[in-house]
Amino acid sequence: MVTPRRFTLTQYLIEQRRRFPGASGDFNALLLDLALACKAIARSVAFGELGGVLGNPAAEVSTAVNVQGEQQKKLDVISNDYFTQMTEWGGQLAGMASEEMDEPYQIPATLQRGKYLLVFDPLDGSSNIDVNVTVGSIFSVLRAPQEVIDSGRDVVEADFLQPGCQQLAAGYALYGPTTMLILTVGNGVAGFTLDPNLGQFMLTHPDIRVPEDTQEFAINASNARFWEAPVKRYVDECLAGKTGPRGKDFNMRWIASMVAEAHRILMRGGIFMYPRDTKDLAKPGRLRLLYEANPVGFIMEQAGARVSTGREPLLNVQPTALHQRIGLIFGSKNEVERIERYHAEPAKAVDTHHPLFGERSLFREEVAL
Ligand SMILES: O=P(O)(O)OC[C@H]1O[C@](O)(COP(=O)(O)O)[C@@H](O)[C@@H]1O
Ligand SMILES: [Mg+2]
Ligand SMILES: [Mg+2]
Repeated sequence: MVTPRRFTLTQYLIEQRRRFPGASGDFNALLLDLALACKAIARSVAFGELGGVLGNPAAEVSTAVNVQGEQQKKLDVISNDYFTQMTEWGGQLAGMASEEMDEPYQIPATLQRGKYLLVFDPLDGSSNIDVNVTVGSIFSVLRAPQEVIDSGRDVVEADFLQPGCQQLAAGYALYGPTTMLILTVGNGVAGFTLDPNLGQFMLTHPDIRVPEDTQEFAINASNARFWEAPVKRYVDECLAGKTGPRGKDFNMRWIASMVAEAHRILMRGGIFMYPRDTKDLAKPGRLRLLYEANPVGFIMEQAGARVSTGREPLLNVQPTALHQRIGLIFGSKNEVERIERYHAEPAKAVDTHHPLFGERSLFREEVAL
């Protein structure tokens, strides 16, 4: 019996590169360095740095607070260091930006600078670390402006402010029961599983497609009182199940690791919402556009899913700041389109007699919309 051929990540990238006969190999080299960073982070997440980080809540918190005002976990900082250290030396990058760094990261002048920009969330869902729930890393590769490439100058915030449709590659690693790497280079989505014996990401999910329909949604329901009317309406209808306007029951999930929710949706469909809300008017959403929403959005679209702010396709949004937040809705196409339709329709008064919004309701509606 012949064992079926299994491709490594390297072999997959060589195959993809055949589409671009003039390619220098820089792009693939960068993606392999990123994969190496993810392997190193997987090890740190699994075992704890020097065995001392996990299972010891005091050790998990660093003293620093990031630009988002969030307390950094030690593993946030360690993961950020892996990303910068594994990718800065190869000569492919003009600069980087990360959730954990206030300003763009400069490739040291002693090293060669290249033509790509890297943006990343080194550890997504890090509030889950101390309870041993799946976390991940998210990254996006953009082309640096030509003038940056030609001059080799330091990068500035404006260089990174490119809409998601201009991404060249996006991926995430998932540190779950197995470590996986999900990648798009603009030609569909492929999933790789880390073989711990070989230390290699092996191609296990060659062409991931998200089903167009679903009966599963994910949203943080504790924010219900801050949601806008179209989102309230959608969730209301899902919860009403068979007896409601949708005529079918829905299931709900919330992990609080966007990367883990994205993975579930890639594997079996579903819809994820962290919509714009009124919780904090200075923050028009929870998730960060450049290094959370856009890369996951690119992956989703390449897998046939739909990605939106509710009001417009997410990948068309012109960023205005490095750490900008955005309302994000993605997943099974027909459900996302439905929510977009709800946003486009004139505002409807919420039915306060509905069990969800009534006096003794699950989500009490206090503001007439
Ligand atoms: O606590 P909440 O509101 O459920 O937030 C969960 C969201 O926050 C995030 O964890 C933010 O990511 P970070 O851990 O990188 O800050 C998302 O992955 C997730 O969807
Ligand atoms: Mg995150
Ligand atoms: Mg993070």
